[in-house]
Amino acid sequence: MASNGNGEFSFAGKGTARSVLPKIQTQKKQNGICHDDSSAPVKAQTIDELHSLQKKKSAPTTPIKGSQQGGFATISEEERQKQQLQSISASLASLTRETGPKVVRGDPARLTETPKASHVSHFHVPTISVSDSSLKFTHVLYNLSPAELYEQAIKYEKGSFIASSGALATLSGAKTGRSPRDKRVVKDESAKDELWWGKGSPNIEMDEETFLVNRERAVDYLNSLDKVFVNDQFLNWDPQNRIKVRIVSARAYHSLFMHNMCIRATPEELENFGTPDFTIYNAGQFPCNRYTHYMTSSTSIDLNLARREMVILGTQYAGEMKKGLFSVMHYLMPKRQILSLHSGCNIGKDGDVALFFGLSGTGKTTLSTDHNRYLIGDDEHCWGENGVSNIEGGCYAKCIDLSREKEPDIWNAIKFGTVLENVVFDEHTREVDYTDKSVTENTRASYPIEYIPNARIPCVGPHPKNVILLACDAFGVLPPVSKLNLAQTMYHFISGYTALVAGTEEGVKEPQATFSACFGAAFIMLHPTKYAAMLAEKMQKHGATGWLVNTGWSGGRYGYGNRIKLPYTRKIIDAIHSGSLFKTNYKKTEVFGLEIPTEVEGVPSEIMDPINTWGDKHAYKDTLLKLAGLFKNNFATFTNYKIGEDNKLTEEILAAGPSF
Ligand SMILES: Nc1ncnc2c1ncn2[C@@H]1O[C@H](COP(=O)(O)OP(=O)(O)OP(=O)(O)O)[C@@H](O)[C@H]1O
Ligand SMILES: O=C([O-])CC(=O)C(=O)O
Ligand SMILES: [Ca+2]
Ligand SMILES: [Mn+2]
Repeated sequence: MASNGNGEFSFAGKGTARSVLPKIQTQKKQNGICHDDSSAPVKAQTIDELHSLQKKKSAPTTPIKGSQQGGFATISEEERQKQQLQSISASLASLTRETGPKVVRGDPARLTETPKASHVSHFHVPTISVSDSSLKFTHVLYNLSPAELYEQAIKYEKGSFIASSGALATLSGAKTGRSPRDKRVVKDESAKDELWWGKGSPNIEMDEETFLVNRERAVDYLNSLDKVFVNDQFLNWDPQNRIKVRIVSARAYHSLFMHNMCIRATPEELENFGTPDFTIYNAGQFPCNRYTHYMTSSTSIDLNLARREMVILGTQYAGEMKKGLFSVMHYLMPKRQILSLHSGCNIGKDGDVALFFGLSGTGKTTLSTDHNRYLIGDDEHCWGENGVSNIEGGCYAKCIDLSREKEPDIWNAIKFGTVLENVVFDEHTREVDYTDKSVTENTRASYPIEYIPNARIPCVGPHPKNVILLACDAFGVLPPVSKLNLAQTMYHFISGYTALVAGTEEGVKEPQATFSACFGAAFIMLHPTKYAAMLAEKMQKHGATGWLVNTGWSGGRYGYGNRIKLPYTRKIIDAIHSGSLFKTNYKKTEVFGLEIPTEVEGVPSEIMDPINTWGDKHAYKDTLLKLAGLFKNNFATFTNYKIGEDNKLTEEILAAGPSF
């Protein structure tokens, strides 16, 4: 062993005598002074000072403009921050005390930012302090970056880990899916007439007073915390119909989820954000009080359109915020003659837009994320005068059984910044096992849309050419693809059918048919026929073609057949996009009267008509009739409604259902 002159040691050839150990000399001496290394010393006298150097303040990206007076008046950075804190304080105001809480920016864990009443710029109208809460500060973590939110989550939220991909793995708590039966909507004078109430409606009423009770509960809970997260963001990529939303939450997980799912504001846009159009109070860790009127469980998701507010109590499932805002859009947009849709959307190289409707788990995200096309969005869209626009800034993909081979773009989107909900991973390698359902089957990944390499930004497009209705038919009797006329498209849109299997683990069970009007009854605010009429009018005007695609079973129902292979479904979708399905031959099925192509490139022809894939033809016919009966029963509720201006379309739609 010998020094190589750089203070390192190396073994010199074999023959080196090792009897006398060389004197260890780690440093090269210069002028008799020993140096640690050759770089310049740090510019800090103490370790605290060194740490304070680590983080530098971001430079303002634009000169500060006056926002309130509409132009030339310039306000100082300090003044702007004060206005922002005033706005947040007002958002968090108790309804029984006139003022909002004392709010201060920054992490309470950071000693340097501990407020001292004398010098901290906080907003507080001086009143006589009558409660402990008016003496304390609420720290506001305002629009933190993903990196900062990671740190908050990992430090303070049990169940938060960095997966090997770099994604943030989190647990959503006891609720791993939405709770539609706990949704409440304030039925005031205008909501009474405007909204859809009663049988089949997702809008379960509550009164204004009860809303305020729950709001107070949520706000008091949030104000009692050391810190809250505030996200100020946008919905809708159509600049003329953009909505400003504020999300106040208690968990970094919630803040990062919404950071990913809503449209992220630029620093310039944030400077002029002003008052939000809609505010969510997410106090999900705290239950509602079951003694409160209208409460049937300890979970409550309450929407008040007049106050432009939503309160969440008793569920930490982040999807409630996403879909709560979607409900709001289902109210606001139709008022502006814009149709809101539970659909995915993509656009081809030639500018052809396709919409993908379907209930949860039918393939909106999987099939709209297509390496050969540009992704406009995976779940929520608007169709207006100028075409389509995504409502969101991110995607929310199902992860169960996710594979790199079948869904490469989604797989690759799971990286730093992505929230991974309720997945199971190796405790040492942090490698996620996507097949593991131990926590839930509804494992999810939430990522910003730009994580998909061919995302179309801004997320807008021209009028759709194809409208694809997805159904995962676990009965195995719907054809893999059928071409629909307008009346059939409307019939299936209003029906909103899918069939999944309840409790997959406990062996073979009867498929459960679900009918959800407009493929999203849980989110619509007006009667389904309002949306249906708008869709019919738009499809007619822009010449869009409807398709029904079964992403479910083939060769027998669940337990006998198999789910149609994803590569086949992709080939079918390719053929719709390319226009080749317009040129092929069709035949009509019995009972449902569906036009099915006799061949599709890359798909075995015998599977195009489901009867061919069933061994037992009698069982096929029985199952087909059973499903047709379920459709008929479901549609009975809609037979008394008129769709559009004249009654002609209504009659055609009624006639477009199964006949047997
Ligand atoms: N033939 C198929 N077509 C589409 N998806 C399939 C097919 N076979 C299996 N799958 C799986 O079905 C699931 C479809 O889920 P996806 O996330 O696309 O649902 P979604 O319609 O976006 O629902 P949500 O509204 O709840 O987000 C994926 O896990 C996908 O891998
Ligand atoms: O909202 C959710 O939790 C997931 C989703 O997209 C849906 O159910 O349509
Ligand atoms: Ca989805
Ligand atoms: Mn959805």
